[in-house]
Amino acid sequence: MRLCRVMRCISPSIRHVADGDGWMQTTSHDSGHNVLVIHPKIRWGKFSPSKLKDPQRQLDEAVTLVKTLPRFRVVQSEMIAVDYHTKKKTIWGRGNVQNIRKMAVENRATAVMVNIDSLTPMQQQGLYEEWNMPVYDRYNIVMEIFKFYAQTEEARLQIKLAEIPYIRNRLFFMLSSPCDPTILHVHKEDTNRSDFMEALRMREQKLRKKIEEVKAQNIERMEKQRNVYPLIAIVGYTNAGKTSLAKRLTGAESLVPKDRLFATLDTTRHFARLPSGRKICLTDTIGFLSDLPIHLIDAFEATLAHVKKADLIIHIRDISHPDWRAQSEDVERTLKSIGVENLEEQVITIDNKIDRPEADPEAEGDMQISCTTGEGMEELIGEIDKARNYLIIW
Ligand SMILES: Nc1nc2c(ncn2[C@@H]2O[C@H](COP(=O)(O)OP(=O)(O)OP(=O)(O)O)[C@@H](O)[C@H]2O)c(=O)[nH]1
Ligand SMILES: [Mg+2]
Repeated sequence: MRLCRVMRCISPSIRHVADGDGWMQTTSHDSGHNVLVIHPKIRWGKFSPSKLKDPQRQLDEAVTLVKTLPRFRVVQSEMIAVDYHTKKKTIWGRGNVQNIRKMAVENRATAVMVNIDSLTPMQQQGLYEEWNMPVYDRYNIVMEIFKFYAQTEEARLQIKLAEIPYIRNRLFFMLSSPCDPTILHVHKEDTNRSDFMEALRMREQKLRKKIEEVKAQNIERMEKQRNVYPLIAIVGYTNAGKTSLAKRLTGAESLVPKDRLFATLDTTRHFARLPSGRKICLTDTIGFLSDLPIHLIDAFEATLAHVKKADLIIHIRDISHPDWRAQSEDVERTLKSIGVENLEEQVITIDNKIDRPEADPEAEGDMQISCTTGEGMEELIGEIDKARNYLIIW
């Protein structure tokens, strides 16, 4: 129970309540938040982002992420430059930190989101002390979205596992340094580091065991199916059109494309018959997003097994998005990080949303399609029919 109280304090935005078998997280946004979104734009130095990433669009993406949460409103968004890196305790110097506080007060913000992958515990506390309101990073916001929208037990287990390193980091910091009781809501003497660490370790072990079982079941099911049908996984940056493509190819009524980041959190499989008469099994998957801590992706191992084990991976890109090149680079990096080694042989790259006026005519994917108008769909189906990656011989 004590761990529960501490966890609640570590991230002021997240409320944790104990459930029967350990923990259940609920989000604390019953009344929502008015959020000030700040993107720290690194001016120069080796930590400055890839040239493909436009800072204004990174800020826009952060705003969209925050708005994905029900009852979270963005009251203001700003880019504030920082030199070299974002590792300082308060990220910016004194002047900028005070300016942000002023901006938050003027806009009646109740929380600030700093658009970096993950703030260190020291930064989160330092900024909380400066601004006196909850401070979110990309990881926090994405976790809140996942918690709010996840439907299946598999997704929930993976989300709980993804939280552990984050909590562990904060526990370590909290119990080994002087801490502000207004953040922690707990007296230091109430806490005992080794108890908490042990409780976390047990929790992690239990979750890993359950996820391992789910993963083994997924793989067993896939291996069985693979003897009968080729397995095809659709991957891509969030909102690229994965669900729309799966729906187009299979006609599955249950698939509902949505104009929302992370609309799909749970992997689903659907069947289709190709012109040659053969059946394929198509998997719609969770979208990728740039700048997320690696442990978050690692925690989704069971879900991503569908991708790793697929005979063919369709990487769908929204080429009407101004940042499609950077998004494409991020997806390829994530695929490599989950163990897809031979991108050239295993992946076909499809440019989607060509019906939109913003579609980039210079995109050079293997094929161009529109899931909305159906353009290019016949050619794509022909290509899938012809692909020679499949383990079963046709
Ligand atoms: N104009 C246009 N819109 C499209 C096209 N394909 C998908 N969309 C729209 O793009 C939005 C996202 O589509 P989804 O299929 O849900 O995208 P997704 O990749 O599954 O997204 P997540 O599950 O959130 O990662 C929806 O509003 C779709 O209607 C297309 O070819 N043209
Ligand atoms: Mg989807």
